[in-house]
Amino acid sequence: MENPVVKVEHLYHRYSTQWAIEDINLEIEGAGVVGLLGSNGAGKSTTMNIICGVLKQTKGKVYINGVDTLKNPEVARGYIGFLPQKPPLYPDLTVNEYLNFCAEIHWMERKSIKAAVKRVEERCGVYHMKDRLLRNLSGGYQQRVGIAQAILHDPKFVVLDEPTNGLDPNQILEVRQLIQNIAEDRTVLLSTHILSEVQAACSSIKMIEHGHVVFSGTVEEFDNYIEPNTVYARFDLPPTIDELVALPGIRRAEFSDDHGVRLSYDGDRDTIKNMIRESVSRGWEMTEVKTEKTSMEAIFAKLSGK
Ligand SMILES: Nc1ncnc2c1ncn2[C@@H]1O[C@H](COP(=O)(O)OP(=O)(O)OP(=O)(O)O)[C@@H](O)[C@H]1O
Repeated sequence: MENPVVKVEHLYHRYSTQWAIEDINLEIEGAGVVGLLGSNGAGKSTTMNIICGVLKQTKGKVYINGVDTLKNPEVARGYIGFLPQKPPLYPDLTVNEYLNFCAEIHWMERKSIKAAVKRVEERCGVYHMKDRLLRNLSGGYQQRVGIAQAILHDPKFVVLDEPTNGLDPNQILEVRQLIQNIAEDRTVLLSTHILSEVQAACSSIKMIEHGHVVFSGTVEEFDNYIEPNTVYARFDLPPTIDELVALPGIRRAEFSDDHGVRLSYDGDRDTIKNMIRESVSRGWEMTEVKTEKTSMEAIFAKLSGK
């Protein structure tokens, strides 16, 4: 059986006296974008730095493609591309010079470098900028170059730390598209604390809070993690708020316009079925009822215990 791209087992890290992460267990397989979510100080960077071999764990194991990062760090690192939050760009180099320099740092074979640099420049849409100084590129193009250096040695696994941070809305869309593109044939772990980013770009989520994994699943599972317990209902002949809250299981009700009511209920589907029956028998003429999804922000707050 093929090894997972990343396997993290019982990972702990302590900075002086404080545990930053405790008993992190993760397994990531297949191509696509995995979002690593968590609020500030949750332990994302610590986990990513250990996975990428930049920081040595206090205890626990990390395997990249089955290779133990402590036993064979060079081999493991060869499978990883990393774009830290602050891209390590040298402003006085041109795009071409910089990528050639990165290829040497990756110990790429000399004869393969020219073609590899051209390949990533084209893939990341910076080929036409190849002779420009990095200092003269926009933030979006600098980030593209950062992504280009991360995939230069064609790694199976790429880690991007908050890659759209500080970009304008158009640049964000372009960089997201690029991330989706490079994730077609590799696994991308994207760290962010922006929930809309996860919705837009990721297929699955790992969430870390207080140094522990608190969620692991698909975006849809994350979205539905908390039972939606708000419904919106429209009536042609609406009842009063008192009539609605007198129904079993309805906790709160308020008009959002003349005919529409937002209701908070106990989460039991029978409560809604009963309200529909009451509407028919009392002639409220319900024309619409729909469950309102819990917002990602609410889920995030619930999972992070805030
Ligand atoms: N070098 C360090 N020395 C001491 N404590 C640290 C160090 N780096 C991080 N920490 C602490 O470890 C915990 C986890 O930090 P980490 O940077 O991994 O979180 P994060 O989720 O990446 O947060 P952010 O999004 O703010 O970067 C925090 O409590 C942080 O204060």
